[in-house]
Amino acid sequence: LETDSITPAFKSLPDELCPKWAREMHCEPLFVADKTLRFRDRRLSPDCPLGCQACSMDVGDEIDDVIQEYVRHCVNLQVPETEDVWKPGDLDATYERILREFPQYKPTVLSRDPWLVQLEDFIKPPEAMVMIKETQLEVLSGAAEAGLEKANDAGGVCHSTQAWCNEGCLRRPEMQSVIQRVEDLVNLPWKYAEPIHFIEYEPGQKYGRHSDHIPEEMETMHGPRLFTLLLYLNDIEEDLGGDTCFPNLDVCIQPKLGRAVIWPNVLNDKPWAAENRTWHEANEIYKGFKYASTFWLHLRDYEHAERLNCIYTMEDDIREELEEMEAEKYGDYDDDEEDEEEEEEYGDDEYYDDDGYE
Ligand SMILES: O=C(O)CCC(=O)C(=O)O
Ligand SMILES: [Fe+2]
Repeated sequence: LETDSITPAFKSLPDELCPKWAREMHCEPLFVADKTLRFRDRRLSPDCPLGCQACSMDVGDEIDDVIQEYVRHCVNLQVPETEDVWKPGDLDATYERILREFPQYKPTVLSRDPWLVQLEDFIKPPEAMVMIKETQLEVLSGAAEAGLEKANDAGGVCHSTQAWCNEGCLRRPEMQSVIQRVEDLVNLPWKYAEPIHFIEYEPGQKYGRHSDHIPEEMETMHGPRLFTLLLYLNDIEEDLGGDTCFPNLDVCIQPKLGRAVIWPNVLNDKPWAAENRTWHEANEIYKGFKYASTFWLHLRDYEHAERLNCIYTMEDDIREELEEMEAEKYGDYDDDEEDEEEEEEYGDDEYYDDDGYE
């Protein structure tokens, strides 16, 4: 497989959207679709060349072609990076290993089937401070996302502010130490990780009941999130709320600086299928702020998928926008000259009819 063979699909994005993306999204996002042909959005690094150059290439303007290309290149690939890192049984082995090899974190088994393990002193106060600061910086810079008002696909209503550890954040030595510790804990290299997620809850905020397993991700190159490692970055007194509860397991956990909880989002026998018993919610915090961070590692190489821009991404509204553009282009011919030019260049249907796609 040649990586280069991936890029043309993305070079065929309509140029018209480029300035808008660049303006609104800092030239970070890129069009990709999952197997179910839905577009999703995700923040890419600010200097992601593919993300920005993709639209400057004028190869074609058929959305379907872009999708077809994507499916061909991203979904049906068979390379080592797209192999499952967990085979059946590896989930249990991971948790057994955590209990066996990390007594320094004083692991407590809150549940064994499914696993729910609590660790203490997993991060140090200076590391937590850096993570809180990075969260606040993201909030101040406007890069953070205010809580969703509506329930997401997985059920939860998140009334909180969500941020991601950006490149500067990742370079902090404290973050590097934390990352190293996570790799050791779960015995997986960082390439399986999606960007580190930060959450800030202010008084009155909570996160409704939900699962961290996103069903659509099963079809993507990087696959679903194997587990969630939730880190609490500050102490919260018990009567002030903010605890994380697992209704099916009848367990709640109080935030405490350095405390971590790890639970599976997939099944031991089928490490791609949803573990529905670990649905959880974060109760409202009544006073002060709650800071937490979640680490999600995936079934297949996330960095590889990211490099090839085969990430499950793009909001449906961007897709809608594209469709509207298509409608404008082929529906009413306001911009006659441009359209005709393009028709001459690409509109020869016979070419496709006679020869198929290849
Ligand atoms: O803040 C919490 O306690 C839970 C956060 C959470 O469930 C998530 O980020 O998915
Ligand atoms: Fe969650």
